[in-house]
Amino acid sequence: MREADNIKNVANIQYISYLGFIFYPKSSRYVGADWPKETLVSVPNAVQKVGVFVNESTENVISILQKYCLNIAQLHGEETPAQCDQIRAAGFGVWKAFSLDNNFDFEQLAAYAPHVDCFVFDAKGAHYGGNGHTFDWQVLKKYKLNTPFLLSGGLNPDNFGQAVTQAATLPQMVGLDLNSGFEHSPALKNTEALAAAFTTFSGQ
Ligand SMILES: O=C(O)c1ccccc1N[C@@H]1O[C@H](COP(=O)(O)O)[C@@H](O)[C@H]1O
Repeated sequence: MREADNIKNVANIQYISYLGFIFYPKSSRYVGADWPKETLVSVPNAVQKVGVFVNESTENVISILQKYCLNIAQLHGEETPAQCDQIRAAGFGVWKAFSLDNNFDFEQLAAYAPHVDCFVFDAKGAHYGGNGHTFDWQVLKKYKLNTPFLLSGGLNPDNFGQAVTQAATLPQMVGLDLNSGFEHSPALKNTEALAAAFTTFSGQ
């Protein structure tokens, strides 16, 4: 998200725990170089703010997190466990995203597990994120670590219920990462679609 009113409206939807802001200049959701930090004043303290980065220097990640008073860095590139540690040492949470397909090597996650708070399991695609398509969630049965993860990649109003059902079978799955499938246009969330999906969720 990018616009103050849209951010405020989404933040006030029940069940929203985190809001994400893209600090990757090549993304159509990029907040921009001179994004005013006042844009975030209406976000309640109960809702944590996540900065999304792709292969940004550790120094820049920390500086942006500090500038916008964000809580967590979501890293979508080839960031190392050492970088994750450095960001955590600066006082921030770290979510490391991985792009999954049926051939994903779950062994590689062990090196990251001690250095992150959560994994984000996204679908492999042409871009680092925001591809708008899913992966075969059955592959998640191969995940054996205790580190929690968010299910990501192509979630939309049509598959939201099925994604919620997945959580019941995967104890480490702690949330859903909703992005392009719940937008009017890049960076502008569809608050009605979000609210409707959560109404369904609360009924289960
Ligand atoms: O959304 C983007 O443009 C983006 C660009 C670069 C890295 C991450 C990005 N978004 C993240 O991608 C996943 C999946 O998004 P989608 O549901 O497939 O659209 C999600 O974690 C977004 O935060």
